[in-house]
Amino acid sequence: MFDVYYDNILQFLLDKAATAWEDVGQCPPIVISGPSGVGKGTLCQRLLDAYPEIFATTVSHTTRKPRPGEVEGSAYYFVSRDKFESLITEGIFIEFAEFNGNLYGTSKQTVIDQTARGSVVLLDIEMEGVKQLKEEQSKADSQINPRFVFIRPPNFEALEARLRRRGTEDEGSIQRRLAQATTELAYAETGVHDKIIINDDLDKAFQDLEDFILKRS
Ligand SMILES: Nc1ncnc2c1ncn2[C@@H]1O[C@H](COP(=O)(O)OP(=O)(O)OP(=O)(O)O)[C@@H](O)[C@H]1O
Repeated sequence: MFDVYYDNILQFLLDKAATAWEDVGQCPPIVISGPSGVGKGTLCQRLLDAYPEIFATTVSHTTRKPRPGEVEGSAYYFVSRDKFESLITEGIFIEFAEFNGNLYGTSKQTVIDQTARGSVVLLDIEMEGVKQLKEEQSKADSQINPRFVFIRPPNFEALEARLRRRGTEDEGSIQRRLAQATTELAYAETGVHDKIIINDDLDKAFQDLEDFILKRS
């Protein structure tokens, strides 16, 4: 359907404003990764709030039971554990993980669908997910061609302080996340990301992210 794949989102938006988006093409998904507590969720939410017509997140699959008001295909795709496990075997997920006894995963198809709808997809994912996406991207017939942004803390102490201040983790969870952070930071050193942004001052980090995505600089 689309012949054009945009590298420059500002140009994409200008063309989109000038014509029907169906004629314009697609923009690459933006993968935001980095250690737990570095501020990925905060930065993604800022992008979504600042540009609600441009960015979108994906709909995950889960084995968790729906809560009242949660709509199938909007909050999540709700599936049984058996179904989820067979979907893993089929290789449909970019990434999946288990939390509190429930499985959660992001399918390739949800990224493709949101992108085809004209959204710039934001994916907030862990290192393992980045590795899987890199592998997917390298396939000759891949339909997903993301840009990879790594968010780095100014130092380890700041990361630990943020995890503690957030108040969502017990001590064991904080220690596991910090240990994993060392591996995440070493992976970023290998140069696999398109952009590394230091999240020290949040406003500055957000501006760096905007500039990279919109290619203003
Ligand atoms: N530049 C910053 N300076 C100080 N605090 C920050 C900064 N950026 C984010 N925070 C705070 O740090 C905490 C962790 O941020 P956030 O939850 O966005 O991290 P995350 O990378 O999405 O973590 P996880 O992977 O665990 O979901 C939050 O309480 C957030 O408000």
